[in-house]
Amino acid sequence: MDGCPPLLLSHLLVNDRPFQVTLTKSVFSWQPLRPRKPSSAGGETCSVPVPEIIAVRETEVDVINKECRRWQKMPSVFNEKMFHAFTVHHVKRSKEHHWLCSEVTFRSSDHQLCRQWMQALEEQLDLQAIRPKNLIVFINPFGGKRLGKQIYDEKVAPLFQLASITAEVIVTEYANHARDYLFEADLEKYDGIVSVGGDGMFSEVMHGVIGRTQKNACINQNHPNAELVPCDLRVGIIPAGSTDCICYATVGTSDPVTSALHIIVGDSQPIDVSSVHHKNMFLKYSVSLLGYGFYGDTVSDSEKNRWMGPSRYDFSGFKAFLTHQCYEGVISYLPATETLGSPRDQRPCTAGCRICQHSGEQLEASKKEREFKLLNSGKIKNFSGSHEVANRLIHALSNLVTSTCDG
Ligand SMILES: Nc1ncnc2c1ncn2[C@@H]1O[C@H](COP(=O)(O)OP(=O)(O)OP(=O)(O)O)[C@@H](O)[C@H]1O
Repeated sequence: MDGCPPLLLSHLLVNDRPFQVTLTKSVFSWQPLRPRKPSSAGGETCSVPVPEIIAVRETEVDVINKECRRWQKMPSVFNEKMFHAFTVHHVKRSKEHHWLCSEVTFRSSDHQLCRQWMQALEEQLDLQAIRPKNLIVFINPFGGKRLGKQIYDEKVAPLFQLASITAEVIVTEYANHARDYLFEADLEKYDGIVSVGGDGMFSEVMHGVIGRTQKNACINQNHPNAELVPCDLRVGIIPAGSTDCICYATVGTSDPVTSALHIIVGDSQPIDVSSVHHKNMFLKYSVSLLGYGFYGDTVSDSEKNRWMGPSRYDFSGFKAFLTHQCYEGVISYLPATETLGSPRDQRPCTAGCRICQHSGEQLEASKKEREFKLLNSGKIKNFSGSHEVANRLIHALSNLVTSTCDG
């Protein structure tokens, strides 16, 4: 138990066994009234943090079948003819950062009790203010193994539907379609943007959303020292590309279902964005890496061999390796003065850097600031904050992912 007083506590059936089911503000749990073995009581208790409940639905019970097959086995307290049921869909954490959508059905002969439970759970879900309700989804049909549309339709759309998320889907027709769309569209009605594709597709969406925000704020992106305006919209990534490095770095795995569930529960992971300028001309924003030399040659050559799919990187990398070319360069960088970083894995780096030393305080402060903004705005923007650090222009080549801690 989490120490909070129960909002609701009842005896309900799960798979024809009586369970004590409890809902508090933070945890939903169920434990058998009569454990199979007395020693297994704790092991049979299941609990789900309320923020990880995806949906609750009324469920039809096949009374006749149940009556024929199970009547004898039912405890006397549940010996009623009519049963009512509801199903709770929730996140189930699996190995290696994978998330699955699991479900459990609760039954009772008391219809009113079932309704009370559904209402209490729905009320708690309504309080999850950071969850998105309206999304715009861009699918690159040519990313990776060209499965973007299929991945979205089969693995992601059903979960969004279950979580009552409305999604406007755009299958891109040409490169930079998503970026151009984001420059013109009315983005006010969306709580977030979803990119279905790889790192290139994410980059396209990121350029669209950052560029649009600067355009609205009349910020000149060509100026290397311009202070960028943070974007309100967050970007979700459904991995359907060749490398999916940003998805991997932010979610911990490249699995469409895991990503969809993170989007549904309103998770966020801020990432640093660097911009690259050449002679007072803005060139690109970069999140994971920017290639020069061997990697630059590999990536630019691999673009010519896109028809090969993901193996184009191996082919072009091997070609670049065989050229034995030497590359020269000077990297200069400005250390950040503010330590706005938030490693969330609870594992401080061994270098003893400022970010790791102060990450707990910063996380707390930025969480409070965000909650304050949400409350004050009067409307909840579910995907805000992903680019809160985009206003730091770093005038150099760098490889910056927030979860690293070199600042
Ligand atoms: N309809 C389209 N036709 C052609 N190109 C597109 C289309 N939609 C998007 N693109 C471009 O395709 C490029 C590559 O897409 P994406 O990143 O999804 O796949 P990938 O290159 O296979 O994966 P990764 O970037 O992870 O290696 C992006 O730069 C994007 O701008």
